[in-house]
Amino acid sequence: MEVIKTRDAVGMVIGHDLTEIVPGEFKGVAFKKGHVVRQEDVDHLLRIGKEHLYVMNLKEGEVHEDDAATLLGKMICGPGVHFTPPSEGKINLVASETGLLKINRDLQDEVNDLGDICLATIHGNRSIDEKGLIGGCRVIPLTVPQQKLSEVTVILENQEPLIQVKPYQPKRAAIIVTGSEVFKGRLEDKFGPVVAEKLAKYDVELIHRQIVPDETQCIRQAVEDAKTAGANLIVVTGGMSVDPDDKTPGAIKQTGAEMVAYGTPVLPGAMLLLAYLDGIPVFGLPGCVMFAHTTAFDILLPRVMADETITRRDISRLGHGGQCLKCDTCFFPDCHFGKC
Ligand SMILES: Nc1nc2c(c(=O)[nH]1)N[C@H]1C(S)=C(S)[C@@H](COP(=O)(O)OP(=O)(O)OC[C@H]3O[C@@H](n4cnc5c(N)ncnc54)[C@H](O)[C@@H]3O)O[C@H]1N2
Ligand code: MOO
Repeated sequence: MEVIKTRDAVGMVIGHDLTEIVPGEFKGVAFKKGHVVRQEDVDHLLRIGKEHLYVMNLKEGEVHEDDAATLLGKMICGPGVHFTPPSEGKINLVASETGLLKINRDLQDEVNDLGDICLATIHGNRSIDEKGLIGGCRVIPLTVPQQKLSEVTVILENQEPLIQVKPYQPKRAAIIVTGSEVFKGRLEDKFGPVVAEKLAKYDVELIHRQIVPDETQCIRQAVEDAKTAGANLIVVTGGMSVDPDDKTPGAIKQTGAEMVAYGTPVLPGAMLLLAYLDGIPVFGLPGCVMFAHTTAFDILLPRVMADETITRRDISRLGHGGQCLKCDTCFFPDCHFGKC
């Protein structure tokens, strides 16, 4: 790029987008990169404070910011993610479909460690809607050496995509409500409907629904029946704490399910259980899921719906960001809760 006085730039090619801001009225591109300056543009350019301009004169091995952003977008975006055409040197990273947003934090850090590259995103491991903004990417200077982009290629080579959106999978679900007070009709079931409503946000067919008393054998049998009926997601509610009538964790264990966690470092949701019964995820949901707006269940459900296998470490990592602030208006997942 070469710096030239605006009055002398007529006929030359502007090297980058020029922004104009009129307070309260307009912020946008007044002159696009590549525009050939005309005599009648000179006053306008001076009015937006441009007495000098960068005009295009790229050296060998240098990449213009727009082209660099486009090349970075191609390298960063995995399945389910696309990027917008560069504007003022920046691309937006956007979800192409609804699903679970995955961002490889280590790779993102490595790319940002290179310097001269800005790759800013929201947090991963959350649900994102189609067309949702994931982040933005640009190079900091007007041009970067091609070498810088080659270094990104090396970092991302043979790796999982840096950013991807995993689609949710259709599921056949079972809801098993425990509680002798509900089974015996002393109390109307308020838990089942809460769970059904949360599942209804996904492509879920409810194939098995049952209310059982606080008896280990009954709960265990219900879980096994749900599996036999073809459920590939089983949710058991209530009976998760430490009272003598709380039988759910023991009953789920007795089915032979592999325990991932009974107890999570998340509030609310400390007493949630997650296990796999022959690969089928089984949740044990504590009472808080019935009355709190957002809990550990809302954090883990999108990952289960995208068929991720949750490990003990995945659960442990939820501790950092695991305290819900119970805001008057809940903006989850657009908050720190459940992000790491
Ligand atoms: N000593 C301790 N007590 C509790 C602890 C603890 O660590 N130590 N943890 C608390 C936390 S945290 C939670 S969460 C709850 C967990 O409760 P449970 O999952 O055991 O829930 P229940 O005892 O079954 O029921 C609690 C409450 O909700 C009513 N309920 C339950 N199911 C239904 C339903 N389907 N429809 C309507 N109402 C329902 C139930 O009657 C109880 O009133 O434990 C804390 N305690
Ligand atoms: O499992 Mo309980 O939140 O911590 O409400």
